[in-house]
Amino acid sequence: MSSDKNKVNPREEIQLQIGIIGDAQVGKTSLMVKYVQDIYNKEYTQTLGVNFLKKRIRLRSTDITLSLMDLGGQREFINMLPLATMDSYCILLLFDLTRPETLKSVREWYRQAFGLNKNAIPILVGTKYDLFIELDQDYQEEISRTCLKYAQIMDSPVIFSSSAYSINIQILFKIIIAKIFNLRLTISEISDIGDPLLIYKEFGNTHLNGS
Ligand SMILES: Nc1nc2c(ncn2[C@@H]2O[C@H](COP(=O)(O)OP(=O)(O)OP(=O)(O)O)[C@@H](O)[C@H]2O)c(=O)[nH]1
Repeated sequence: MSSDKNKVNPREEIQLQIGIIGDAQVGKTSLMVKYVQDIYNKEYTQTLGVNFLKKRIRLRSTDITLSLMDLGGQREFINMLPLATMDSYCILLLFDLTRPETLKSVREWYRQAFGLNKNAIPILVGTKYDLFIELDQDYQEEISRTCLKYAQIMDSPVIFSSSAYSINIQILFKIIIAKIFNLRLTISEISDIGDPLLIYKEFGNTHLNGS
């Protein structure tokens, strides 16, 4: 007879789905592949429908499997939006920092996605920060201010990232986990215009999954 000492404690296992949406070529697949496989590819391959990748992480005594669902940004795939969002705990709304029209589109992506799933935590992610910092200061200021406005309206953290240069990729997923499990993070925020914005403390705290 085995003693209690020898008993193996079953680890708790959790599956969490995260949806990644936004216009075509904003860098959704690149972000997902960079995070999961630490690979960045300069070549563009259009996502047809939905791509998905899994990543296992450990949080204290819990094994978490993140299922990342990346929806092709062409409008023809909009019928697959429920697959990418309905069971998601967090929905990443991506736009390309160098194409303001992709930020404008976030409003419509938000409306449609959160019409399907009100409980998810939204996170606004500006991509291609490496190209954005080459653009003029006035443009950077305008985009940053517009993002903060959207963040307030959507109650969403804002993060500027670059998959090409690994900027704010790991941190983004730390913030996602912290928001889902309502954990405190000590990572400093970045709010100066021209820097890769990282504003998460005051936003994304009131959604049901995060409570
Ligand atoms: N400079 C730069 N280019 C990037 C970055 N992230 C993605 N790209 C490029 O942008 C293009 C589009 O990237 P994807 O990740 O395929 O974009 P997507 O949003 O998945 O596109 P769809 O499949 O059309 O929805 C590719 O050529 C990428 O290499 C980045 O951080 N910096």
